[in-house]
Amino acid sequence: MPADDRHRDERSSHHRAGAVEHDELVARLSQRVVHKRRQVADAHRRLTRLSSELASLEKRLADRQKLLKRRADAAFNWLKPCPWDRRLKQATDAFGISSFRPLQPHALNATLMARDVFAILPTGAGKSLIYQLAAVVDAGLTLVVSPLLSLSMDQRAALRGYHIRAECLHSEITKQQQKAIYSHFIPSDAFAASSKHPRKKWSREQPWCPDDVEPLVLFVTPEQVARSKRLLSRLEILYENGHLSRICIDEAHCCSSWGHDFRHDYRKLAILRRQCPSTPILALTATCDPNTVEDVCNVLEMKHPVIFRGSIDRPNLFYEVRQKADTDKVVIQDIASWLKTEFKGQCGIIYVLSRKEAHTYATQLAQLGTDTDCYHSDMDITHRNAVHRQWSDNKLQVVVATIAFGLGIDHPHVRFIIHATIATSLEAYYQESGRAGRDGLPAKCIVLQKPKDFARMSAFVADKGQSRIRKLYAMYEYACSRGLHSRHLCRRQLIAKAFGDTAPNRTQEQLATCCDLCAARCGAVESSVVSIDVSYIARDLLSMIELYVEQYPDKKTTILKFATDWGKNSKSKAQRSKSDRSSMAKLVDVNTRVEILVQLVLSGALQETHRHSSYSMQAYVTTNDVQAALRRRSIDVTLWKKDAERLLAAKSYLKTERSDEGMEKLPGDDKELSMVDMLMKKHDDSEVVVIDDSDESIIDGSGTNFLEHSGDSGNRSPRVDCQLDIAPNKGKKRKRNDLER
Ligand SMILES: Nc1ncnc2c1ncn2[C@@H]1O[C@H](COP(=O)(O)OP(=O)(O)OP(=O)(O)O)[C@@H](O)[C@H]1O
Repeated sequence: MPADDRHRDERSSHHRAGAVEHDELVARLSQRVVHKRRQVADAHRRLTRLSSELASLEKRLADRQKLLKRRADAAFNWLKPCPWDRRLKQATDAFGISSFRPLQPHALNATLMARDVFAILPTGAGKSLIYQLAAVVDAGLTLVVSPLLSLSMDQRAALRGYHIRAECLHSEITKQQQKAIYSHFIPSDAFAASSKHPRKKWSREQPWCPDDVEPLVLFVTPEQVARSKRLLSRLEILYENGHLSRICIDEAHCCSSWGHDFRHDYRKLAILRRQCPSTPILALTATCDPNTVEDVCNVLEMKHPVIFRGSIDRPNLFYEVRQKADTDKVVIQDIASWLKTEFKGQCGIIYVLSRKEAHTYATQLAQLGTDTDCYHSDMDITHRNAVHRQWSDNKLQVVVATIAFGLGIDHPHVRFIIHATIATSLEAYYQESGRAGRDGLPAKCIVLQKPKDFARMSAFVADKGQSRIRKLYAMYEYACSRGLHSRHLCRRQLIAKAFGDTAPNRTQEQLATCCDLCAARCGAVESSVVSIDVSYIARDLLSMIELYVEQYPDKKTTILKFATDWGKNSKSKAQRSKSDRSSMAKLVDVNTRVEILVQLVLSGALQETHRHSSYSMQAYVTTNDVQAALRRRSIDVTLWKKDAERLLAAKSYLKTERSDEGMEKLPGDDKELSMVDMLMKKHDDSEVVVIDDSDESIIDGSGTNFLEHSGDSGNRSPRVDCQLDIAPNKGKKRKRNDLER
């Protein structure tokens, strides 16, 4: 072999050996990489698991610590002697307060101890007095964030009456006025620079501010806090120098989107806590359920707040629901006649849903000879203030208003509040009706209810989320007295339940002044509603809707359309004569049908869906748990007594008209349907359960919470096949044969 070839061979075998070695090395390295990757992935998985375990442990620890702190707060004696007692006594004397109302001194001492405090006290309980007295005891500046200018102005006037300097900083004052407020209340240097008083905690022997610093109260709107850098920087200077005594957040429920009065700028108030971390926060509201309380505390970044929850019960208020006429004209006539008789010479508020309604109602009521004016947010501020002032001075009997006339209305002698349309939630209703009877004397809170308002209200709140729909349903259950068969159904209890509270038990005599349902139960008045079994109509309506949804899954129909079209063009396949249903339809008015459908929505047999049409939100109805409803032995709904009587008369009429031979037995016919029996229908209340889940860490005076639920009887009864009575679009009429099964 030539030398060249040998060299080449040697080189190539050397090369091959090198390549094999290289390959082995690469393979080994790849293996190690795979191994390491696996190890990293494992470690990563472990780390993720451990992190989530750590997070859950941390949350449990925080929850536990929170609970322990709240328990300690609950056990703490808030009324023990405190260093500021003498000063407080001087202040109460100056204010002319002879005794405190429930939980006022507790909240007052807690905030003076520099604790964050959340006081949830009923409407008219005197929440403002807590910060007013605290402002006098602590001196320096008390900042009050209040949602309404009119409310702030009233409070300012009250404080000035006690010779306390108070101001409202808002966008409608002149530059000069603003300058004066800044230089006196929140100066950039002045007394701030001269102060050598660091903040002291609750064990302090002296007030935070030196004695020569006068108490000042500054009212601001949440919008101002969110937008004014100048305000924040000045507050920071005051804080640094120990002159910012307290931050009060009035109507604190506005912080939470779960509350009924959410305001975006309230969510930005945490900036105050971040800029002034050790200034105590005092949050005040009348309406907050336990979830909303937690949300508000988080939004405001309150540190281990002491929560004082008073019983929300207002014993002097009588809650009542009256039937609302079908047209506005008759509703207005009804109200006018009440104003001239039942409420003659008494001061009150009529709440309506829209600005247009406020105007119409007020004008027509005035034409009918009543002393009425309107109040809504479209009116200019001067006109609004004039109406408010006239009413407060008893120069005007009634204000017809939208909810713009609500927060902060503090007229002591309001004798009645009429809601011409149901409120959007029980919380909102409590707040609005709470304007009545603030002098402690009896007052009436009346809701006018008609079933057609339900869909309107549902479309109205749908934009604000599902939780608002649930709250509206609770309000409607209140208004339609659903669950009337329960011995415990009481409007006061339903309101208390919305706040996770219970209303105190009442003696037999007190029942007459509790609510219309309790008054009827104890025989003081005649009941205006009855709970009756409407299965023979409800099953028919449900089957019709079920069939409709099956045949037109993409079409949307409203409750009103189903109610109106029920019985039209009826042709029976299930041996039900056509005339049978149409006769029934003639005898059962549309309002009653709507009421039955609405209560089927509330019971879960049907459900609402909401869609935007070209102009507004629309509420449609579709099936949900129809089969469960069809299986029930009876389908009970609460109806106005007159409607129930008409319904039963219709049924008796049909029974006598029908020959028994060859006729299908209507479901529910096996029961005796004598009118008296139906109207006096007695139900046991075994489904009412009492669950004691009271949170002992919240300081309150009320007892246990209770939940009420009703169960399905589970009794099977056959589904009623029926003919589809309606077509989705009247314009494009489908062939009836297409619709028949
Ligand atoms: N301890 C008290 N003794 C006598 N009057 C009081 C006492 N506390 C408060 N008041 C008066 O009760 C009225 C209602 O008080 P306030 O406006 O503070 O109620 P509120 O709890 O803020 O109600 P709302 O939540 O409805 O605004 C006021 O006129 C106030 O002066």
